[in-house]
Amino acid sequence: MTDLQRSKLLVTRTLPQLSQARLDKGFDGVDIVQWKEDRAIPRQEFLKLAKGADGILCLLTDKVDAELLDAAGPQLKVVSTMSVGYDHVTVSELEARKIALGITPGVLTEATADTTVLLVLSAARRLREGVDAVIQGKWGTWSPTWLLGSQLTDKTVGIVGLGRIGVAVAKRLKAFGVQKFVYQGTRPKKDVEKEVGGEIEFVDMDRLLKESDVICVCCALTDKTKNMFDYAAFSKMKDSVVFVNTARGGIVEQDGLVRALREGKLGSVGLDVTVPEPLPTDSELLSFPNCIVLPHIGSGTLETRTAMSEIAIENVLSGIKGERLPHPHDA
Ligand SMILES: O=CC(=O)O
Repeated sequence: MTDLQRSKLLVTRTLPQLSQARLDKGFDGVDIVQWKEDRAIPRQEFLKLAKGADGILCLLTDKVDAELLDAAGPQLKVVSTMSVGYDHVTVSELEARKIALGITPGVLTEATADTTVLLVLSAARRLREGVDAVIQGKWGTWSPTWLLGSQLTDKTVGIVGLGRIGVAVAKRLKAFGVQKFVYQGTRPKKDVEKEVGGEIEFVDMDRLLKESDVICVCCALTDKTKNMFDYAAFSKMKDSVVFVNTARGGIVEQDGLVRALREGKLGSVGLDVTVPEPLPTDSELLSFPNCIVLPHIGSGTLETRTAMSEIAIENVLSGIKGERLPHPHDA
């Protein structure tokens, strides 16, 4: 192969071991340029290294917009993000330039649903307060009234976004004795309802907010869902509600959440995603004992992250060759 036929692939981070080993071995006809530091590629570096790339394998930390695509140049064929969410990518700009966009659907459903359940139970059972009490020597004698949480038995759970992850969350929570699921989304999904089984109903947002004992946010961040949970929404919820977001921080209007927590309007909150990420340690959100924040580790298992990086590699290699991506964003 002559140099003229070689392709350039930019990878914006070190990948999980198995996938990194594949990159290190290399691919025929592909020159790999990789940002290997264990922090997000700085913007200026991203713009510089993207120049001349035929394919970019990036993460949800890397903004892909018109400026980046301009910096890359007209030869760019594919952007493959190692994530199922792609709100960091300006899709219209890619479409206008006929650049394919690959994502990693399916493989992170189970891990993310597990994390959602983890946060539901942790928030409902006041895990943070319990652990803090033990560490701080505030664990007194056993008490019938101390640190009482709530349980899922006979409760109503609201799922916002009954996609793959929403369904997986509902199936898991059903095993804890949930009586009824209500859900919100772009449309009722009768076929998907069957998958969850039991009592499940598509309701309007007002009803979901008012009737749910637990609310799980499992939808994508879009123009429609941005800031969907604001102070007004939190004010409609039960004051015992367990509110969990493992989707994207931008779906919650965070000042409204802080105000609702400050005013004691919410039972407990579990977040895997915030704005910004990382959340500054002086954020007021971290001052509420009934609010648990995880550092965006919804899909954070070795199995899942490996499966994600493998798909991201397959997507980007297919795109570089001009083939249809195995997992395009609009499948
Ligand atoms: O948040 C994780 C993802 O979108 O993959």
